[in-house]
Amino acid sequence: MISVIGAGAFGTALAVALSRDGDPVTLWARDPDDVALMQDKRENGKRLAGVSLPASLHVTAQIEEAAQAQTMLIAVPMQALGDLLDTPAPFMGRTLVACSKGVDLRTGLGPADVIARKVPDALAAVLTGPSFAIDIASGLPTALTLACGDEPAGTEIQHDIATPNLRLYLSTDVAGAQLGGALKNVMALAAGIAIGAGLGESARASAITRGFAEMKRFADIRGARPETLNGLSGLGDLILTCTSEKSRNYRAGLALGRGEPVPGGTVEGVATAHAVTRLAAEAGIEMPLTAMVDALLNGETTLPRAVEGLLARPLIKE
Ligand SMILES: NC(=O)C1=CN([C@@H]2O[C@H](COP(=O)(O)OP(=O)(O)OC[C@H]3O[C@@H](n4cnc5c(N)ncnc54)[C@H](OP(=O)(O)O)[C@@H]3O)[C@@H](O)[C@H]2O)C=CC1
Ligand SMILES: O=C(CO)COP(=O)(O)O
Repeated sequence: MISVIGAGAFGTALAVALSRDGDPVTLWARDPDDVALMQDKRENGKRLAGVSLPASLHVTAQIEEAAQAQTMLIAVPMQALGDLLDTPAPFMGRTLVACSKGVDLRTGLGPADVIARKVPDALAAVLTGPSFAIDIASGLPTALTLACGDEPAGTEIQHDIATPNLRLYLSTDVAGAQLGGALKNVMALAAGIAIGAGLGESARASAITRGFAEMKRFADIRGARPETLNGLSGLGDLILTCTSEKSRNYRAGLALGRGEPVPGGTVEGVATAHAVTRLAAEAGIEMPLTAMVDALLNGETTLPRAVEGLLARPLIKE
C-alpha cells in the first residue's frame, strides 16, 4: 500500500493518480477540518478544485493511518519537510519518496538528504521531473524520474508507483535528481522576470540556456552526474517551468518583472535562490542568474541595474 503525506496540489494529484484504478491509497493532511471537507465533498477544493477523489482514496488527519503503508510519498513544501520529520516515529523503516523541490534553507540539503538525516533507517528516494499537479490528476501522460541510491529497491518503487499514464525512469543519482528539481525553479523565476519586464523571448531563451549552465555547474560540485541534469529531472522540468504560466515560479517571476508584488503560496524558487546563492559563494562558483534573482527578491537591486550587470559581465567562452 502507498500513502501520500501532504494534501497540497501535488500530493493530492499523486494520490488521485495512484488510486484511480481502485488501488488503496491513503492521503494525509494536517488539518482535520480540511480532511472532513475532502471526505464529505470527495474533492480537495482548497488545493486542487474540480478533481474528484477516487473511491479507493482514503483521506485522514491521523498520521498513524498513513504510516501503515510501507511506501510513503512526501509532498510538503521543502521548508516544511525538516519540521515534519522531527517526529520521525511514523516514518521509521519506511520507503520515503521525496516529492518536494528545493533546498532546505537551514541546512543547504535537498529533500532526500533531509530524509536521510532525520530518519536514517528509512530508504530515501526522489520523485521529480516535469509534471504539473493538474496534468497528473487529469490523467495526462507524464514522464518522471524516480531516483534511489539502491538500484534494486529503486526498481521496485518504480514499478509500484508507475501507472499507464505516469511513466517513471529509474536513476541512482539522487543528488542530481533532487538538484535539477530545485534549481529549475530559480530559472523559472528568471525566465518569468525576462518576459514580465518586456525583455523579450530571445532574452528568456538566453536565461534558460545560461541558467542550465549554472545548474550543471552547481550540480557538479555537489556530486551529481551530468547526464542526470540532461534528463527529465533537469532539462525536462526546466523547459516546462520556464515556459508555462501554470508554473507558480514562472508567474512569480512575471510579477517581479512587471514590478508587481510577488504572489504568496508555494513558490519554492524563492528560498532555493537564497540558499544556492550562499552555497555557490561558499564554494567559489559563479551563478550570476541565481544571484540576480535572489538580489531582486530581497530588494537588494533593481531590475535595470540587474540587467545592466548581467550584460556587462566579461565576454567568455560558451
Ligand atoms: N503543484 C505542482 O504542480 C508540483 C509541486 N511539486 C512540489 O511539491 C511540493 C508541494 O507543493 P504543492 O503540493 O504544489 O503545494 P501546495 O501549496 O499546493 O500545498 C502545500 C501543502 O503542504 C501542506 N503543508 C505545509 N506545511 C506543512 C507542514 N509543516 N506539515 C504538514 N503539511 C504542511 C499544506 O497544508 P495546509 O493546507 O494545511 O497549509 C498543503 O497541503 C513542493 O515542493 C513543490 O515544488 C512538485 C511537482 C509538481
Ligand atoms: O514543479 C513543477 C512542475 O514540474 C511545478 O512548478 P511550480 O512549483 O512552479 O508551479
